[in-house]
Amino acid sequence: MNSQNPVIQVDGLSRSYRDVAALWDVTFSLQPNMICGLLGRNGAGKTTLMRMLTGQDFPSAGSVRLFGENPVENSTVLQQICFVSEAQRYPDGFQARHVLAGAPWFFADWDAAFADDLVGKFRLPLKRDVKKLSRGQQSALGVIVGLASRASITIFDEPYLGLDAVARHTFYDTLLADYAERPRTILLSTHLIDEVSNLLEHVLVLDEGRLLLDQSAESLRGSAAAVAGRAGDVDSFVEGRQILHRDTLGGLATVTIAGRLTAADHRAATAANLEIAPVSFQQLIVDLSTRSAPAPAVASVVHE
Ligand SMILES: Nc1ncnc2c1ncn2[C@@H]1O[C@H](COP(=O)(O)OP(=O)(O)OP(=O)(O)O)[C@@H](O)[C@H]1O
Repeated sequence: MNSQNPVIQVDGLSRSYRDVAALWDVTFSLQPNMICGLLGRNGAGKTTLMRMLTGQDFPSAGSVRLFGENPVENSTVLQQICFVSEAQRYPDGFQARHVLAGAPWFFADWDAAFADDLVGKFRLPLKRDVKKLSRGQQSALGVIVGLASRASITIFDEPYLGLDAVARHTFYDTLLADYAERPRTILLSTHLIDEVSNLLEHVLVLDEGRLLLDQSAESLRGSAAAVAGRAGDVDSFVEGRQILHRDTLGGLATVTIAGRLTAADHRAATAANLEIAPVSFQQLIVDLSTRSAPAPAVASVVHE
């Protein structure tokens, strides 16, 4: 991570809807030019956070700053942001080509040639009403707008809905290649964690409105290991370590432990006939999410 001013600064952010604490006391900052994953189970608060980052919703408490400013009704900030969301609606009769033709009005760095190239890659029919596009074609349209906007902060809220495997990988590959040439800040919410894990430089995990993890992807990789073997041997090996997850089958056990293993640990595991395997991003997030504390009572959320 570099030491520039953060492009996104969130402090003590809470958002409640009646009796639901959708976000609770969330604080983090993102430096410019990174691809960050926003992960978490259904209802964790990802969309709520993205809506507040893009000035579409208001905090119950705390603050959001983009480029040091409040994004709400702030055209200077908003023209540097692209938010790709499934909830995006277009007027009746609007065709995909109209969306792309209007995009330069919203995005100062819009690249029409890049958009045309992407239309070919995703086989997007341009002269069809957006409302008549298939689920995957609508997602492709969002992805094209997000990529070709080249916005300084580009936010994708589950951009893959309905996209087939080929189209998803086209998205990932294109994002990575374009980002390498034109670094910017990309925030990507997804449930397909392992699919995007190689893309991510930073990871934010929300669970029941709380920020569970704010960590570089590099430090997260290898921050846990799965130890498998005879249950008694496994239990001896993991004694005193932080256990994230435990599975047993007959006399065998697989235990996920937090922390990096040393060369001596590996030697000890081999001597005890234990197998050590890395833990996938997805498994790690699942283990962390299932261990987390319940959400706070909403009554304690402060209203402005
Ligand atoms: N307008 C609203 N009124 C009431 N509750 C809401 C509203 N918007 C969101 N919520 C609630 O806030 C919580 C967070 O919702 P949010 O859409 O942010 O989750 P999410 O992490 O994006 O979930 P998913 O992965 O399922 O899309 C959920 O419990 C949701 O039901």
